[in-house]
Amino acid sequence: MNKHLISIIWEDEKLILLDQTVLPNEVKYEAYTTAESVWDAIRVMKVRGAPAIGVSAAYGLYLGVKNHGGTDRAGFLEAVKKTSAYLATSRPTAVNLFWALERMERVAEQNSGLTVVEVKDLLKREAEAIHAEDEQINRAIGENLLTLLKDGMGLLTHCNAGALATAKYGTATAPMYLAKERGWNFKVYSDETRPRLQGSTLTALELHSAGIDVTVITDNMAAVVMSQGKIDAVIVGCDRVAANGDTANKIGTLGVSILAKHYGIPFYVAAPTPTIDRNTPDGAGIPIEERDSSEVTSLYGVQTAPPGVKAYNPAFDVTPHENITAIVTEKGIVHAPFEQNLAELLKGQTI
Ligand SMILES: CSC[C@H]1O[C@H](OP(=O)(O)O)[C@H](O)[C@@H]1O
Repeated sequence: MNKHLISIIWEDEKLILLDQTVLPNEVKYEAYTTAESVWDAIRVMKVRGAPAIGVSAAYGLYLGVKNHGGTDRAGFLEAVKKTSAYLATSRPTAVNLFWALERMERVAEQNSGLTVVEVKDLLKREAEAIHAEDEQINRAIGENLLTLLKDGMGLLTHCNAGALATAKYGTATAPMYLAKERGWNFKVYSDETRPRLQGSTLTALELHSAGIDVTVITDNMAAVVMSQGKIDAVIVGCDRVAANGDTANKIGTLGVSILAKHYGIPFYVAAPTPTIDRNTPDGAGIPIEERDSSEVTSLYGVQTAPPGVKAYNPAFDVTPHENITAIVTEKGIVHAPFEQNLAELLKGQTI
């Protein structure tokens, strides 16, 4: 794990974020002290990745209410809910954003008998807990994924479900770091992942920095590397898993899943349980973010399509559960029938 590529740092009442829009060419950390600036960092993807978005939003909510004046409990709770609702508008697909905000709101609601000062402290501790738990969740996902992998494998991943998308380890990359620690010999093929190129700018950066054998491929090369027998398993992250196992992830994941199915290659989704949305029955209910068309028609400010031409830019797509071999969580490995087995896995879990 590369110590200098930590995505999120909480220090001296400041949220310090690694600006992921300038990687791999620049390592720049920025300090955030307001909900508005955290909202913007999420929106423009300075911080991105479902778990990292959730952790950042939790701190953003605390930062947004820590200076709330007065001792009126009802007024403070109103401010918490208002700030939460505001941060919830930053991006629509990653359910971790809403999960983290709801968890923070519950702390304020369930402790409304305490003083405003005491609830503010509880909110800070809850954000810190969400942050710390994410690390543990990811390591457990890595251990569970390792039981499905073998030394000497070729792995393909899409986008960045790495340490940079989380507090540490990543989800899809967690087994890669653990395998490296245990001396396994394996290769990773990282789809560059148009249009924002997270697979080359982020995944390749963090894996290469960790001494892992990673090869960047363009998205349209996934088929040929599979046809050449280079890939023994596909591991991707997720932004929202519906109750039936349909999974939203970075645009292009659906295509990779279809290719994997065609070539008989196992397709694993690394899924922290906070990314499983029991309130959404299937993939049709997952809101898919559409981003500005300029992300498709230009690259780093260079126009790559004729000016004025239209471009379609959904940031995610939905992989049907039929294309998924297993959904690997920190609580265990879930196989089909996903609806029944996910419900069993999460039985008794309140949030
Ligand atoms: C650990 S899951 C990260 C997940 O989020 C990414 O999307 P974005 O970079 O737009 O936040 C991608 O879908 C990853 O799989």
